[in-house]
Amino acid sequence: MYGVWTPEQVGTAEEPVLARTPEGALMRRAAYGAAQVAMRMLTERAGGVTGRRVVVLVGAGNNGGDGLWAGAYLSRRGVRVTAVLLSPDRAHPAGLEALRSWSARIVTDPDDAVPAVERAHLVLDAIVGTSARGGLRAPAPRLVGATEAAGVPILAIDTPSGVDPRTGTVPEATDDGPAAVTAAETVTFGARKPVHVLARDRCGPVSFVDIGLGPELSEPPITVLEAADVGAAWPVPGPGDDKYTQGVVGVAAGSATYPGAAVLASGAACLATSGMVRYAGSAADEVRAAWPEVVATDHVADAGRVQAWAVGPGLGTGDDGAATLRHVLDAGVPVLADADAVTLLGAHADLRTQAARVPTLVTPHAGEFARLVADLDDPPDPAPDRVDAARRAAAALGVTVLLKGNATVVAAPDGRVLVHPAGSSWLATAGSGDVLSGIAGALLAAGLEPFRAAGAAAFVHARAADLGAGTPGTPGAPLPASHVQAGIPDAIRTVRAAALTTTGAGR
Ligand SMILES: NC(=O)C1=CN([C@@H]2O[C@H](COP(=O)(O)OP(=O)(O)OC[C@H]3O[C@@H](n4cnc5c(N)ncnc54)[C@H](O)[C@@H]3O)[C@@H](O)[C@H]2O)[C@@H](O)CC1
Ligand SMILES: Nc1ncnc2c1ncn2[C@@H]1O[C@H](COP(=O)(O)OP(=O)(O)O)[C@@H](O)[C@H]1O
Ligand SMILES: [K+]
Repeated sequence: MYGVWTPEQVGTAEEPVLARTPEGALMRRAAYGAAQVAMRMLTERAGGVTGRRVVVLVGAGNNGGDGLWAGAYLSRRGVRVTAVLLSPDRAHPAGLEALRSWSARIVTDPDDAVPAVERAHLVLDAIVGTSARGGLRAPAPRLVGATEAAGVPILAIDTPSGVDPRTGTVPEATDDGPAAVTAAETVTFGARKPVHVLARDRCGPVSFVDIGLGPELSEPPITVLEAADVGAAWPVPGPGDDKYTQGVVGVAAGSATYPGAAVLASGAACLATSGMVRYAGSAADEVRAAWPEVVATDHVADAGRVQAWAVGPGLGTGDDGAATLRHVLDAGVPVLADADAVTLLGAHADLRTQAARVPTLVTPHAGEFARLVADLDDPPDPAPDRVDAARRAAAALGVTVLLKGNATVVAAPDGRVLVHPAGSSWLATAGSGDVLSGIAGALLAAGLEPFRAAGAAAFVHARAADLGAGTPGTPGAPLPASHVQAGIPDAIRTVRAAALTTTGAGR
């Protein structure tokens, strides 16, 4: 598990460290770490370091200072560095002096900068860091556009410039060029910031450089689970267990129109935990045919006892669906509400009141989220800030909210937030949400609290897609939701293996 801190919190943590270290020491530590990453990238991508060409795009603040110092360290190692000063009057004085002492080339005219970035082996984005507001400003869009058009990789210093460091929001491109950097890699300092987990596609792999802020950092507002955390939490049977003691999950899903949702959710539940899966609904025949181990009935009232319900996929939003949801919310056990159950909660205040009385996990995609919160005063909007929107919805509704997307955001009613940044986008396929429902429902039945169940389910779901799409490190190929489902056992094996081989300490 690791934490993510806001730029304001990082700034607060920096103050005492800045006060007790020599002037500029923190920046030099950061820049030295950035130069190490740059040299590794040059070695991997350009076959070496000495004589390779690096352009540093230098903005007005300390982020630009990091870039100038990194350029100085690279010059010292024989790299041919060109610094492009985007705000020549405000370039960090000490960084500029350091770079000048190595006779690096310094450019201020964008017309001279374009050919330089086009010929570079690597471009360092030191345009703006944690103080960024809004998209890139001229002339940066032109230079970033020329870099991308030439296929030159960009290493983002601290954050990919133009992307909101707090929310990961990316402004629209303009006629001048991209409004934000898309980095091949990012190197960050002191603490990871929200952008690193909310806009993974803009950051690329993120390297972390420790500059000694650790003891000064407060409780992180966002945490990210790692494989070992998920593996350690995954329920497995012990010698004293039988099929009932591990928690029986009930799946209430599917309809005449959507029997597949029931099959995907029930099968995922079978694969996620040991024990027993019950199914109740009109797709009982289809579920039995695909998963003979499921105990299936036509109605929730006949389903028998369960320790949690997963309700909603393919259920329908009419009276029958509402009656099913009402029944499972009345059972007094934890409930996972997905898909049509989310829409029903948005439409019926009495169901929302019921949901708040039991441990409930609601798993909307963006459209369902809008319906879920439509009746609230001042409905939260994920468009500017997905973490804030999920947190506010969870608090207002008294349920745990898992907001789907490339970065899955999980918010508990008490304010805790987890983010799971997906390693790929293969999950953007019909029915994959039904698979997530089955996994999360099974974990609730096994006794995980909704917040943990949601985080662990999102992790294994995304891992199952990545493994099913192909060998890690190779390009991969699309996979349907039934193959995501089939990848659940391998995904669980990898997280359990990670738990056995790491203590998880210090992360
Ligand atoms: N305080 C320190 O000693 C340390 C700071 N560090 C670096 O300092 C950075 C933060 O530095 P600053 O607070 O000086 O601010 P930045 O360097 O992030 O931004 C500087 C200025 O750029 C302008 N700006 C804002 N949005 C912009 C946009 N979209 N396009 C172009 N310009 C824009 C603003 O005038 C802003 O004040 C971190 O991201 C990190 O890279 C690191 O060196 C670690 C140590
Ligand atoms: N671009 C993406 N990258 C990674 N994961 C994604 C992406 N788009 C969707 N997902 C994930 O795929 C699943 C889709 O769920 P959902 O929208 O409910 O689909 P369905 O209703 O077809 O089952 C969610 O877990 C979501 O987080
Ligand atoms: K940057």
